Amino acid sequence: MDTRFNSFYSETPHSFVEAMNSFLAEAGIRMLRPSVVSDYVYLNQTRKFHEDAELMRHIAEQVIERRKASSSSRKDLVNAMLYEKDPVTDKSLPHSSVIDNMITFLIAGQYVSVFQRARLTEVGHETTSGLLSFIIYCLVTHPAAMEKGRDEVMSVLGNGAMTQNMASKLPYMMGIIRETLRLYPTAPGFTVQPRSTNPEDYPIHIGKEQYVVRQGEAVSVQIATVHRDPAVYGDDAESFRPERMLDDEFEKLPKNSWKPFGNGARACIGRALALQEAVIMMALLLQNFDFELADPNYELKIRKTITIKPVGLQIRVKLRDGLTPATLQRKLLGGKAPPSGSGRTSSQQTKRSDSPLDSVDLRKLLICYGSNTGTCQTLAHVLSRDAVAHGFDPTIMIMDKVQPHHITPSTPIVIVAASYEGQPPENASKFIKWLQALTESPFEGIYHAVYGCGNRDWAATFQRIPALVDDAFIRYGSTPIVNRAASDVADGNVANEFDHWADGVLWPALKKLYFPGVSARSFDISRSGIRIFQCPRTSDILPDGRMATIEDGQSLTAPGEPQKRQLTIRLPPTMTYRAGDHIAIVPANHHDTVKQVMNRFQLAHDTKIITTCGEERSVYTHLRDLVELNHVATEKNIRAIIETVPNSNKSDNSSIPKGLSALQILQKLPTATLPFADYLDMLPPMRPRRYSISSSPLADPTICTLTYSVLEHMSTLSDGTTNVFHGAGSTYLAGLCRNDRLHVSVQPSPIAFHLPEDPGDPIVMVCAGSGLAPFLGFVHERAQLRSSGAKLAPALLFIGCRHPDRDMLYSSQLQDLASSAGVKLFYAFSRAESQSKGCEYVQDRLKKERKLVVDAVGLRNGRGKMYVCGGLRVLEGVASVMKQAYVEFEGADGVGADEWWEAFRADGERFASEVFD
Ligand SMILES: Cc1cc2nc3c(=O)[nH]c(=O)nc-3n(C[C@H](O)[C@H](O)[C@H](O)COP(=O)(O)O)c2cc1C
Repeated sequence: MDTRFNSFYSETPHSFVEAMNSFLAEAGIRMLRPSVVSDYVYLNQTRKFHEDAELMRHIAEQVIERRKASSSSRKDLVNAMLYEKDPVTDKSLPHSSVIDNMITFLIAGQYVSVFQRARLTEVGHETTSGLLSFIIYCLVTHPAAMEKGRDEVMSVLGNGAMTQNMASKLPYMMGIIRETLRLYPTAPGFTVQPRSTNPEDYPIHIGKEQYVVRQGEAVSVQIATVHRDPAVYGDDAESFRPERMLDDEFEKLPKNSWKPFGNGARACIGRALALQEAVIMMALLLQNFDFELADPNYELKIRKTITIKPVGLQIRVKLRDGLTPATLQRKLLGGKAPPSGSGRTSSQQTKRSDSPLDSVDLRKLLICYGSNTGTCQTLAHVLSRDAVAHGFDPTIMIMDKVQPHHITPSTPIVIVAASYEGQPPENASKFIKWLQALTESPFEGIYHAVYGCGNRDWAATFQRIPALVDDAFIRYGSTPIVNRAASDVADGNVANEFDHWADGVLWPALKKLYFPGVSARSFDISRSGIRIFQCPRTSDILPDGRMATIEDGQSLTAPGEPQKRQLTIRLPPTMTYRAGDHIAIVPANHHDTVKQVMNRFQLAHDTKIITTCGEERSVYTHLRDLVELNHVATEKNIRAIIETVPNSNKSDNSSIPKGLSALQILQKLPTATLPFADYLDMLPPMRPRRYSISSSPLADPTICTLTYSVLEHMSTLSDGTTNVFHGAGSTYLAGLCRNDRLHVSVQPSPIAFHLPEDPGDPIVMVCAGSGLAPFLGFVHERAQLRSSGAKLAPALLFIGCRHPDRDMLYSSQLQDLASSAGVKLFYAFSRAESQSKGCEYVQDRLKKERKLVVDAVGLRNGRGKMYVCGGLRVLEGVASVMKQAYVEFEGADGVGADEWWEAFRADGERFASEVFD
């Protein structure tokens, strides 16, 4: 029509649109009043009604005049109305008809784009736009239908542009549209009147003689009611189910049961156009955008004038995987949207054929980790989650699963690994053996990077495994992408150090290597669209987990004390263990923590999410089972949260205490508006927890017990209120009752952390709190061995706790067991020192009894073995006592004692420790 109303670009609507809105509203109301009342009572409304009609007519006149003046020969509707002649009558349309039709088309054609404005946009405007609003409402509240629709769109369109014949290849999309029109017909009614002017034909009886229509009377048909007739649509007539509107089913519907476009000769002339418009629009929207309700608790309200539309419906819209406004624009214009100027050859490129990221060429990246307690695993997942945003398609693996054919020149490899007493983590031992046995150079042309996590307390073997991996890769031909990085976890800053390394060193180096000349923005991908972490299920988290049954759970401490508990588990058949081994379980976040998240983001209990794997899942289940809600927020996370606080100093995060989870920070910053999807991106996947077994299979091989501390403490919010922090693993175990099921797997502890092969070797065990667990298993085992006649060397067990009456685990029961096991017990009570020979901590008691200890263990030439289990301070205390004893009993100096201690510690035969904090 050569006329734009610019609804997209202006804040206030065009005067035509304003007139149309108020005209239609009044028209809807006038239908319900007798015309005399409108004309003689509602004078102001009537005057405005006519003024609005006049304004629309005037604008239509202007459009026509402009067209006539342009002498355009375009083949369009306006020219057809102006210049074409009826082939039968050879007459043109009278001017008044042209204007009337013009107004009709202008009204039908007006709709406000939902999607090109800001993130939050109120949707709704006249029939087609009203329909689009209802479709989107139906889809966001029925995610499975949305995904089905999207799958269909992606299979037909892929990432390409929409072409002419594609609309007919989207039957499910058509089903969605028909079903939406059934439930929410945007023109919700029409009126019919008998045509006969002969009074004898009246009254007419309709509806099985139920209703009488007299001459001059009209019948108003409420289409929404007709469309929800259970006699036609069944008991679920009120539900949104696009399947019932697929072509075959749709054809079978009784005549007149679906009439969203009106009736008879005057039915909507634009029906086909409207349906085609809706299919194309929805296909493009689903192809390129994700939608969610801005308010997950929104309840549909409908405003009814002459048409219906949703009221207050706000939709949050995000570009889908990998798209930026620029790439989307290029795509909509019919082109592909790759990063320009990458300079890569096609043979170097990899694409994800099944993903909308086709528009960005991704290069494969192998990320592998060796990890016992999850630190390196989490870091590897962080890398993997961020990879796509940097142009890489990540595969994540434990090191022992890596096969030689995975390491290829086309796939750079990043390794994140830990060391344990100088040895590899359990899931990396085969890989390390393979590396050590290499003789030729299989890594020619490979690019690799190594990130090591270690603890300087193991000074002699600090970073031994990461260093070994890096050396082997270089020796056998690989080129380091960057120098090996090494974090000392004792500094407590590993997550931030890793972020700095990844963002500041690794990704830039990879970019330089693989995408030289590509602007960083080419891969500036909204991370929330790539929720790789959403896929793992329990079976992925603990692949060898098997179903066990809880026999019993009980508290071991007095009320008010930090709780320690025992859990008795009946193992699945054929699952075996050794005293000293661990049990791994998959925890669940505490209900209160999940609730805190849902409250912070105002999510209702039954809110659903769709994972990138296409799985529909309750948000509650996702938060409880699959992500680490207590994960300590990194500096990067904190910055992202602060960014969303209005009027905040974006670069200042000094007011946020260290060590808080993203949830705790969000609770302290109530005005932060972090989107829920971005919050999810901050959470690493749930990882298994390991607990020391506190029983011996010699007592009963089908049963094992865990003795553990329940991690719970208070945290204070910005408004001064407090809430309780719940450790995921221990509070999950504490909630288990008899006959509950859980998946478990036995994780062997390092060889050194078992009883000596020779029962004649003396042992000394030192622990604090629930560090008693593995030693309890040893005491049980010794008791069994002894009762079956074995000769056992002496054993000393040093135990630190608070008070004999409050947290002395197993107290008299342990005394009895220890005496039948030939184990001497020594306690240190930090809150009742007088009852432990004045010793406050377990290392103090060790010092007091050092003569006995030295006799049992032997120093320079002994064959006794020492075990420590507890916090780092216990280990440090033991080291100090033993070095002093060495000086005292061996006549050495400090340096000699240090050297002896390092050698003693590194000797897998004489010393073993399990340290947790
Ligand atoms: C019993 C034990 C032995 C350890 N031995 C070493 C070691 O020899 N060298 C080292 O650098 N770090 C050592 N560490 C520190 C771990 O490598 C470090 O905590 C690492 O972050 C663990 O990673 P993970 O959680 O992924 O298993 C040891 C830690 C423990 C608990």
